[in-house]
Amino acid sequence: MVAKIIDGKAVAQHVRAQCREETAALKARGVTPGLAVIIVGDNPASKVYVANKVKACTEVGLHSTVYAFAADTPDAEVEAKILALNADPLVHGILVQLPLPKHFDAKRVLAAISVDKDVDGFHLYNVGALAQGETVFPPCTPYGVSKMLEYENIPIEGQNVVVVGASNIVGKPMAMMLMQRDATVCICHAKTRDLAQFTILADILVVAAGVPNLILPQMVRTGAVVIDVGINRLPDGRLVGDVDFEGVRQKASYISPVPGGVGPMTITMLVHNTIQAARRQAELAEG
Ligand SMILES: Nc1nc2c(c(=O)[nH]1)N[C@@H](CN(C=O)c1ccc(C(=O)N[C@@H](CCC(=O)O)C(=O)O)cc1)CN2
Ligand SMILES: [Mg+2]
Repeated sequence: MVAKIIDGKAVAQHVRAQCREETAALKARGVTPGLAVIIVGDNPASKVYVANKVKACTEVGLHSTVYAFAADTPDAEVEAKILALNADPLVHGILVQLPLPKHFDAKRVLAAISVDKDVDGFHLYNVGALAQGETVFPPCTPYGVSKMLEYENIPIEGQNVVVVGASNIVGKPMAMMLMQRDATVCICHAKTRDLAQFTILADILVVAAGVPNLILPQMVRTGAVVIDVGINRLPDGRLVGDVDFEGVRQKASYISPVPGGVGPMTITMLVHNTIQAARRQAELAEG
């Protein structure tokens, strides 16, 4: 069996076309969805992601503004900017690019974002809402994964799902979203003892551990769906995921590549969430 490659760029284009239509409809009602992006410090990868977020907003017709702070900015200054953006009616979504420099209390900074504008879905309220199945803004990367599965008509109900990696940004919300869809979910870590005994049971394997070549063909059930969320820069400059792509491709039924898999979906779902935030806020204002 050779897997079908899930083309994240194609799925992203499909979702972005819907986003363009929704944005046009909102603009016709006098509302231009607006995103505010906060970036602190000089992390080169973060700068690229922020630039790509702005580009995606422009392409779809959203308004966006970036607020860049030096790495040694006091937490209180960043929080004060967030409070001002919370009160700005032209801003419907706010995000703080992660990771923040080490001295920041990231949880506290994220908690300053209004839950109605928390388009990354990282505020504790929205994390709790997700745990209760009442998600308003699903976190962008796992939301992107679920859109990719939907696009390929891959069933979730009753499936064995193994998520490798339990980060707040990907692994934990991914597990909660798929559990909500009646999958049987197991969460593992890169350090799980005999990881293969768990991964081999997966109908759907989602890997977000940040370890190149963590998942080898012998760890994957024939016909499994394999979603690679890892982003690792090798010493030779190549970007790879967590999965031995060429090897696992010979066994899986579907596989997502890196680059060009989940990554493009992350930014697309951010645009989608910002449009939903604008629509909700417009509906509230219209009464
Ligand atoms: N506030 C947030 N911070 C971070 C998030 C997030 O969702 N919100 N996720 C990641 C970074 N990220 C977006 O912010 C992100 C990562 C990767 C990609 C992407 O398109 N990857 C491409 C490859 C890009 C490259 O060449 O480096 C791909 O996989 O094809 C988009 C967004 C952590 N921080
Ligand atoms: Mg991501």
